[in-house]
Amino acid sequence: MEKPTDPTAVIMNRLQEREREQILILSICKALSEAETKEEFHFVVSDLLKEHLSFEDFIFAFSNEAETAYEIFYQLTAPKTQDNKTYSTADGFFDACANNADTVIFDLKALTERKNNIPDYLHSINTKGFKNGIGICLPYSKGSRNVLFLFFRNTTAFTRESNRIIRGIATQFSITFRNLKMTERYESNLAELIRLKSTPELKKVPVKKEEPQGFYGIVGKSEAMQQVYELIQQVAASYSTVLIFGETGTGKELIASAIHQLSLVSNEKIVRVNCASIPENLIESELFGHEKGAFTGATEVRIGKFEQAHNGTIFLDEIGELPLELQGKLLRVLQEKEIERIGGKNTLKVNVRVIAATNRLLEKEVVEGRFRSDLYYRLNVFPIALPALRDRPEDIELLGNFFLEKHSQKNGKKVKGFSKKVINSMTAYAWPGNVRELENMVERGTLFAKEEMIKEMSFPEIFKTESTISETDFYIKTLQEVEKEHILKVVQKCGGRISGPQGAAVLLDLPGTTLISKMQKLGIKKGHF
Ligand SMILES: Nc1ncnc2c1ncn2[C@@H]1O[C@H](COP(=O)(O)OP(=O)(O)OP(=O)(O)O)[C@@H](O)[C@H]1O
Repeated sequence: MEKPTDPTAVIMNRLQEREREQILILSICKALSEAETKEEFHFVVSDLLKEHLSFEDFIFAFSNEAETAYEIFYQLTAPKTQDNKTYSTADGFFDACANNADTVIFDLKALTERKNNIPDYLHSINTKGFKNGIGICLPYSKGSRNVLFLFFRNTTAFTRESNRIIRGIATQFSITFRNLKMTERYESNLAELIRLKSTPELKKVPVKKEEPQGFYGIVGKSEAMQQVYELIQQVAASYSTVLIFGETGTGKELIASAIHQLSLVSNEKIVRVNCASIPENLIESELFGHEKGAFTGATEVRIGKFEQAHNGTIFLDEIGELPLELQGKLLRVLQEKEIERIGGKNTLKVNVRVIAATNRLLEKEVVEGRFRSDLYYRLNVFPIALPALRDRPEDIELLGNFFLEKHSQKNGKKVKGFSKKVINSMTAYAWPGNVRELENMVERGTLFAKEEMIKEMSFPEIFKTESTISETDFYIKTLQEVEKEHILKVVQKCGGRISGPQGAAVLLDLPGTTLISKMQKLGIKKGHF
């Protein structure tokens, strides 16, 4: 096209050219700002930039400010190369450009002939026949020195207009480079996190040696307890549902807590629900929550225990007491990992590890129709049976001393041990209330102790094993004591239940409320049975 000679037309022509340039610069900046991956960056360079700047190769190099080496972040003719190779910043090439505010133009052929220590990538570019190049130092970006190199087949390809365009987009280059580096770092951290979480050896939790305070607060060195610790360690790091069986007071809650502490969600919550202590009509709302106005009295939204335990652990204690109707709902939650608040229209996803515990024989409950077999199988994925205290007599003295120290400290006493006679009686006693009963007895003994040793401890006669009831142990009991022992025995027989069809009150032919007040009068507490 013929160039205008009229001065006004020349100026108008230049202004239009500049306007076109500005539009191009803006569109390149926009494309660069939208590049979220190296592939997208590659498309901006190979399509948009190459078309307007006519280069044959394009290199983006960077070095951290304090470092004496630089790396190539991107090269048009080798976009996939990411070998983290470094080059000296003092190679007479990078530094020449990085320390110059102007665009540096160089003759590649002459450069490769003159210097033999120039970086290898320049040699390979030279062999492709690209004659000359330019280097531009980009604006500083958070401690990173960035240099852009463009290589051309002939010397006339890089024009003043090209230079203006490159200068116009230079800042955006540095910003895009920083964003891409941050994304790379984020993705590599994420990949490392996923790898750590899914590597079986790393999932394995180191075996914790027994310390004075026991295994995560559980005291006991017997073979039976060692097996329990082993099971805890095996299952803790998985997401498996655990079902803990054991008589009352054997420490089921402690086991659940140890599993949670050793799990991958130990920094999340463990939410405990005692299925026996919540009135039947409130259990559903307790577990799954309710919406405002869902039923009379529902004046506020209630977040259920499952929602509270999201991403953590839920401990369903005394699961055997869960009413049949709710067993079906619980099963659905376990299968679908979704809950619905009462009165709610939406289902909510919950990611919860379930640990359940019971002192009932669930198989028997299933046979007798009180527990759904499908729920039983769903819960019984990894059963842990806790031994009764009488079945691990070697732990009794250890536990006794542990509680003695605990309660002596708590009550400001200086009791240091038990007499041999008390140890013998403790070891021989049947402990129907297991560790809880032992703890209560020791606490009482500590409170009443007048010397440094506990020399006397009276055990309910009814639970003494035959061999230990010697002639000398016999003494006349008061009627109150007999009544207390009898009630304890019946309550124990009923698995701790007072009211209801299987409760002790029915067997004793008493109204539940009368039995409860009698027990209070006689000083019978939950810990005794
Ligand atoms: N091995 C143990 N080491 C230390 N303390 C224990 C041990 N076992 C139980 N205890 C203590 O005994 C008490 C009863 O334990 P826990 O509540 O865990 O028993 P449980 O089996 O869940 O009883 P329940 O079936 O009646 O709910 C708690 O105070 C607990 O800390």
